[in-house]
Amino acid sequence: MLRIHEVSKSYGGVRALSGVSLAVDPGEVVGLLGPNGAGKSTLIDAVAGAIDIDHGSVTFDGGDVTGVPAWERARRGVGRTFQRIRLVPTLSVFDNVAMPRPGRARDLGRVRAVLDEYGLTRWAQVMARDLPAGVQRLVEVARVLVSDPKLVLLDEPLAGLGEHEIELFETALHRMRSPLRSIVLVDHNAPFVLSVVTRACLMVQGELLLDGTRDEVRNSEVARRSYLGNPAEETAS
Ligand SMILES: Nc1ncnc2c1ncn2[C@@H]1O[C@H](COP(=O)(O)OP(=O)(O)OP(=O)(O)O)[C@@H](O)[C@H]1O
Repeated sequence: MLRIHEVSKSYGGVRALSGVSLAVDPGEVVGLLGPNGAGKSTLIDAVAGAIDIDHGSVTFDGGDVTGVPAWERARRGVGRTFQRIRLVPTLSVFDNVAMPRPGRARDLGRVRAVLDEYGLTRWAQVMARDLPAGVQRLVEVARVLVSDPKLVLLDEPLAGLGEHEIELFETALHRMRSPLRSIVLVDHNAPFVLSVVTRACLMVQGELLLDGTRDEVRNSEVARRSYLGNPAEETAS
């Protein structure tokens, strides 16, 4: 579904991505972990077409999309959410989800179905700015899923959510899983990420250092040292 090959991106002197390669198959949920500034959001931007990369290529659904604009990637089936929620605050939940997309006919029946599926029907007429943070996140997810994307990129979806809201998000994540869809999840809540993904990657300073099963990442020395911490040491100190 997605093949990132040797992608590099620098901002001035900062090397945000350094020869990153990653392939994601249909049905996979891949977690991207790493400390602040590791390059996770930059990688999401590179796949969504929000930035131009310096080197490398991105292939999606069998076609090379390097250099293809973001709206065209979205039309072909790349959906994403943003670190900062981007709803129109003065529009209702329904209207936010029903917002027209390039190259797609508005299908209000589909909007209703998605709102229903994600437990948002009772919020449909509420203005986005009046929603709790957790519901805003779900609306963002619904807005992405209404066009039935083949690839969903979730950039820090748990930021600012409470425990109950995280549970709601987890339910939504299970719903959006499908054998035909790939999901890439970036978040700092490593225990959550490692509990829901089928595979996890660790990025540090623009490089992808690890790509493995959840247990491989949990038990890896490099992950503990650079990001996850060592529970034994923490308990001892
Ligand atoms: N638009 C930009 N202009 C300049 N530097 C940038 C820009 N975007 C990202 N960077 C830099 O690139 C590096 C990678 O940033 P990125 O946001 O991708 O990391 P991240 O892993 O998503 O971090 P976080 O977990 O804090 O969101 C950082 O050093 C960041 O300061």
